[in-house]
Amino acid sequence: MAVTPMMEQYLKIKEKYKDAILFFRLGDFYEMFYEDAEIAAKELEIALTGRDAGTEERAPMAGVPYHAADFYIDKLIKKGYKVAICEQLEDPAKAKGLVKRDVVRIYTPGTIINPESMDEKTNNYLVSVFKERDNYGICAVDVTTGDLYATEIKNCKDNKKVYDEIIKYAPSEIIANEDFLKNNKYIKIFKSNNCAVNTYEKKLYYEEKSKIIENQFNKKLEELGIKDKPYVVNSLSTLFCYLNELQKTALKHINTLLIYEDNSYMGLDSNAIKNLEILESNKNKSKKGSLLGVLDKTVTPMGGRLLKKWLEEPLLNKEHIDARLQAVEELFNDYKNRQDLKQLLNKIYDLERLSSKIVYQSINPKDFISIKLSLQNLPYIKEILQRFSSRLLKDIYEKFDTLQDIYELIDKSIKDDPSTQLKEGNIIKDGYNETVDKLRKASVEGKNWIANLEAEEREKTGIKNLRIGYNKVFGYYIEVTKSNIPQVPERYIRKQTLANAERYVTPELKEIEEAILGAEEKLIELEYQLFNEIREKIELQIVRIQDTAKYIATIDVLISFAEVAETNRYTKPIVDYSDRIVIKEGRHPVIETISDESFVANDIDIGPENPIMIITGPNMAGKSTYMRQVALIVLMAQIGSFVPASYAKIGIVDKIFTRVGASDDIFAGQSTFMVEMSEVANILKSATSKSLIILDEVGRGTSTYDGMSIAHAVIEYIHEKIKAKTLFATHYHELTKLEGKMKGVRNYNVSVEEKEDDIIFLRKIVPGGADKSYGIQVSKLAGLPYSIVERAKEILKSLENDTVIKFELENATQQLAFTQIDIFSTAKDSLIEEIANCDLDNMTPIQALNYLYKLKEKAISLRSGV
Ligand SMILES: Nc1ncnc2c1ncn2[C@@H]1O[C@H](COP(=O)(O)OP(=O)(O)OP(=O)(O)O)[C@@H](O)[C@H]1O
Repeated sequence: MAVTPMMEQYLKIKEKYKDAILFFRLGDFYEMFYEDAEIAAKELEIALTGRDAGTEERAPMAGVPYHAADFYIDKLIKKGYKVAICEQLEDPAKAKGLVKRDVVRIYTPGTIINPESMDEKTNNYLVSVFKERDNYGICAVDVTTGDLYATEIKNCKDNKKVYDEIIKYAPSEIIANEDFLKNNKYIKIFKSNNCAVNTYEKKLYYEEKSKIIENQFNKKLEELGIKDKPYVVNSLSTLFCYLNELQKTALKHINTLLIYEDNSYMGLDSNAIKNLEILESNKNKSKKGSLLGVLDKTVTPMGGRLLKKWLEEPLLNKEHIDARLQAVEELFNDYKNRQDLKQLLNKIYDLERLSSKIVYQSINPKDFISIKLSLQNLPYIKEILQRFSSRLLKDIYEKFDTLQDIYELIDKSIKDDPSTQLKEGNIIKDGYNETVDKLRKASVEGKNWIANLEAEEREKTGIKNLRIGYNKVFGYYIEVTKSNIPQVPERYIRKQTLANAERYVTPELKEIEEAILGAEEKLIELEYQLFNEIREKIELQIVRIQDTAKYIATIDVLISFAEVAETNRYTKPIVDYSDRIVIKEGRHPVIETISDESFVANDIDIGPENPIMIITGPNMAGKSTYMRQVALIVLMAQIGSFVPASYAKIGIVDKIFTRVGASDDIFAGQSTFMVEMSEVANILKSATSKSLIILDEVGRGTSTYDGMSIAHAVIEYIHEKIKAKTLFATHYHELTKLEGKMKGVRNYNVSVEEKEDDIIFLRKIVPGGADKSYGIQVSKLAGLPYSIVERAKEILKSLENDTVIKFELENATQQLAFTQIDIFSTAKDSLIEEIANCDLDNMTPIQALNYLYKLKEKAISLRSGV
């Protein structure tokens, strides 16, 4: 096959962008070379149009229509591919020879900027990591909103800490230096979370790197607060190099760098975020059933994204927390103004993403109308804000820029219902530009002339059904049906013969046509040019729009807190630095909204003299719920939300740690027990006396005595060395003996009532250890066959004097019951049958005990599908 000049051009460009799928613009189509097209077709499970496939010239290509391209590009990026967009750089009509083409932009998962394809309340972060020895610079940017954060972690031997810092952003793409990627077991987890991870390094001098950053912000490193942060400088300059390489344009909307330290916010690692179900429920991985789901009543996408950020970054400073709480209180008490504000916010579009579209030049005239409709509400918002007196709302009022100059510019220049396409005209309002008005008039008048001419020609020729039409090939023509041809005058020039008619032109018609089409062409060109001028004018004001968007987001979240507080009967917490947590009638914010039974509120009072609570009680009693609710109430207070309690005084907590249940076995080859122990080790290493630790059944993953000893030692260590506030739920009743031995340890249990053979969960936390674990009763509830329950009771009785065996037996029965719940649901018939047919009656207590253990093991292996 002959290689045409265009193919040659294609191959040259493709050579430069080998790792990307190249979308090569050819008129109204984007063409893909067959290898790319095959990948695309496979990934998207579609047959590409295969336009012109088979003709010699374009045989190896397949194309997608220009207007549908976004759809394909989005899908490919989300699958982790890079897509390079190659445009025609000159007008094909005016080009001499082959049209100049080049790649104008590259999309990757972290740089996707088509906001329509994204969840509006979710950010899309690209993270850049730089590692040198044990030091890390991490920065994260969302190019769709311009948000940029950076931090430095020094002398860190623990990859988990770096992982936690990055995963917080749920990035869609990570770029990092070789050093970071080498032997890093967490990369696998990032990848499994649909995140593209790639090496990207720039060998530049430090001065050059500094310059890149200074140029971007137009500020010195000192002013940016990163003069003494070399690792941030490294990761940030790499990030900008990467973005410039991809976007090939300055990213003017990335204006603010938010630097934070290890101790800027409450420490919440990935385990805590997951175990406390802060952003999504563990059951169905959705927002519903999570704290975010309960608190999110925001009405703007910007508010939704900010709320998420606040949840991940609870505050540590009393003054800042109080500022939010007071604002929420004021909004809570002022229903009328809150509702009015909310109604106005409801009309505001995603100003952050629209701003990015301005910078990326992907904004269309309709988007400007969205901006205008948003800005139109700002003066009213400001007016309502004036009525509030809390510090934060007052501060927002004072700084709130209503952007009326931008509103006016759009209002006078852009039509209210413009076309979405830039090259179709119908953008600029009448009266904005004299030439536009004139051209428009000429084009309208031209159409009148045509109508007049038609009437005139009918009259002159006497052909009643003569008509003037238009098509793209011949332009305007006069059409006469076959029967009237004899009446056609000589001056008509025949252009086309149809089955029933002939088409003609006249010099006069051609003259009018030129005037109309010339005006239309000029008009479209001028409207396009004016549109770009308006865009450029607004682009200069992007920082102001972004600032206003941030205030709107803040107001939205505060209103959301006030509304949820009202609906769910929350109270304003008191925060201080007392190190004490006192909660009266606290509730679990999520379970109270989804549970069928009415929620039983519980108290807590822990502080420096009594920091450790050992909580016992049967399975299903409510231990985990109680511990989580304490952590969630503390977290809610520190993000500035009211809390589900009748009273709460929260001594500000620096970090929350959780070790709950069997966590996901994230690394193949690590047992549940290994994961559990490494998590505990990490907690003991990082917690301070200001931390809150939630430990749920630590030690459960190994044999009873080992587990109990580990649990005992852990409590001892926290008590003596860390002195952190700790809630420790356990089935090891032996641990309750620690209360007398260690000053700061108190026993509590979740009370139950025994009624003959059954137990009733009272869900109330009361002082003292549980006297027994009611494993047998719970197993009955769970559906363990009657004969086993009865026999277990007998064995228990005969073992009454042997406390160790009694304890073991309880434990085994109980754990079996626990697994049983899942087994039934997964209908493992064989095991159920075995349980039903087992003959415990003829076993000695020890045999029975062993048998129960074996059953448990089998059940567990069935449950985990081993
Ligand atoms: N205070 C409460 N009021 C009402 N219902 C509650 C309360 N606490 C817990 N529950 C209900 O009981 C269920 C079990 O609670 P939870 O998981 O906390 O028990 P647990 O004691 O930790 O059990 P296990 O030891 O088996 O893990 C919860 O899912 C919830 O529906």
